[in-house]
Amino acid sequence: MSAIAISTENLSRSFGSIQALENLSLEVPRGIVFGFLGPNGSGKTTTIRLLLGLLEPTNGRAEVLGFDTRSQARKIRHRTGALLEHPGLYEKLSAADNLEFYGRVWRMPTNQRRSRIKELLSNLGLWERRHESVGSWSRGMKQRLAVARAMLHYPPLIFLDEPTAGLDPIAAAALRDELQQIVAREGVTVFLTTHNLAEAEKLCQQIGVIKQGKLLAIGHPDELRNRASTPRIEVVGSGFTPKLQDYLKAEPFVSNVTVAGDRLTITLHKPTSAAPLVNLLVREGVQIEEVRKGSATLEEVFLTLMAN
Ligand SMILES: Nc1ncnc2c1ncn2[C@@H]1O[C@H](COP(=O)(O)OP(=O)(O)OP(=O)(O)O)[C@@H](O)[C@H]1O
Repeated sequence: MSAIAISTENLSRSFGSIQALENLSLEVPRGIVFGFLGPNGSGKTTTIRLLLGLLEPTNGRAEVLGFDTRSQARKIRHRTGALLEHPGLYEKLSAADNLEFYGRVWRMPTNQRRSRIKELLSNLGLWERRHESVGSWSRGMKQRLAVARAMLHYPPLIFLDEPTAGLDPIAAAALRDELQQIVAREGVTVFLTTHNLAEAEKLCQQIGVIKQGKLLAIGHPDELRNRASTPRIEVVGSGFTPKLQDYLKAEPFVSNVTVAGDRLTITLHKPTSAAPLVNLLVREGVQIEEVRKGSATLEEVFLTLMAN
């Protein structure tokens, strides 16, 4: 079994004059949560549809679990689960009956089907409410059930297209927690699209950033932060006078200095030990509560990539 779940080579798709995806080349290793991060209309859903063989590429190729998306789409769809724009649930049926139905579609043996339904509904906090019809449920509960549906037949790879879109922050955070646990427990590979940075940061071991159909950057969230950002030192305390700020700005290794409330941020040209700076601040009469070395947030990285 290959260690690569998804590989694409110059995968491209246009719709008339719109280039929805342009020369996407990437490899997603098995067992990770890969986040495809980009603003509205950047080509995320198009990529999932290409990977599932629901759309033909206009150029390039892709393999999913070792199968070619053009010629072996049925094999891919059998071995993967997907949560796309619509949750694919029958509103009049109960949660248990929805999964029962899909379990039969997947031709799961009765015992396996029953135990899997119980396992997933319990892990997603829905077991107690399994007899309620889904039509009366909140969007958050429906999304959790849709995740169960996508994972029902033990697929080694699942696609989640903006799983928390439209949920309130509490329901979104709960779904993220549950996804994180269930994915870790089952060791499943996940290809997740989102425009939510917190989501990408929490769930993903690798992130690809896409804009207007082009992949701009790829890597672990820490790697992206370090690659795209200048190092900085943050100091919490008091006594950050304008004179001190001017003094710091004159240092050759300092590129910028900002103060917000009790927080002084010193942006550096290159990584530097914090000790000489701390000595300098103490000499200048700063009361220091806390010193932190840091890099940009993923949000700053994202905004920088989007601005270029
Ligand atoms: N079937 C289609 N026909 C014509 N244009 C399409 C079609 N599907 C997608 N597009 C266009 O391709 C581009 C990429 O769309 P896509 O849905 O992949 O973006 P997305 O990143 O998933 O966006 P969102 O976050 O809003 O879901 C957009 O400009 C969209 O209008």
